[in-house]
Amino acid sequence: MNSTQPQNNAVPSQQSWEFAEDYVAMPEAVRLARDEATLSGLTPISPGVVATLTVLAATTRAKLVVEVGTAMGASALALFEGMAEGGILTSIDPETDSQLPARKLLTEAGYTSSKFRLIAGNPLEVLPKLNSGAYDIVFVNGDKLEYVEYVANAERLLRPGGLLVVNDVLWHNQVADPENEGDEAIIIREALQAVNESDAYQQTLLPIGNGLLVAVKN
Ligand SMILES: C[S@@+](CC[C@H](N)C(=O)[O-])C[C@H]1O[C@@H](n2cnc3c(N)ncnc32)[C@H](O)[C@@H]1O
Repeated sequence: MNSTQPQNNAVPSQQSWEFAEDYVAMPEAVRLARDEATLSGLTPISPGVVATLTVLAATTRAKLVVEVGTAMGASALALFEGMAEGGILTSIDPETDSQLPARKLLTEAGYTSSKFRLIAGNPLEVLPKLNSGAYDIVFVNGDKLEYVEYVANAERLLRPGGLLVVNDVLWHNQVADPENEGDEAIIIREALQAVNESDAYQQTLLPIGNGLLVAVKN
């Protein structure tokens, strides 16, 4: 026998992490939206987050989804891949410049305008106007400095059994580093703490992409 005994506490190597990120083939429409976002200087969701959003939407048979941070529509398309027939996605972003290409890419991918609402506005003004207890998923991927407020809004919007999904919660390794006092790291820690201390959720923090918090509302 020349096999080495795996250690239970071994952390994934960079190679394993990249293998997991790229494990699921990405739909062509999502690839296009990611490429467009990158060309425009925006950071789209990672391939691993694409696959995870699709699985989460399918698991909850999501019909009503709200997201903060449209960019070119990569996450919207990933969510649609898993959402139930007839599902409707509301996506909020203050930047109209990216919502126009996002609309085009969603339409080209076969989603008619009746299936999505792209709201060009400040999420902190739009979120309070959405219906309470109506949403299967709230996906947060907007301005990191507003994460605490997005998370606070999400608890009201989600139905029991609905999912709060927050992207970038490890923010370039800054959040886990107690020495890091950057604004984003501090605010993201506050948002994580609010969910952690709330009785409203069961949660997990997945180390995919830049970190993905998934919390199911009780
Ligand atoms: C990381 S990108 C979103 C990526 C997108 N979900 C995707 O999959 O490609 C962040 C988005 O937040 C938007 N944003 C910028 N400032 C914002 C603000 N003050 N409030 C909310 N969103 C903002 C940007 O326009 C951008 O589209």
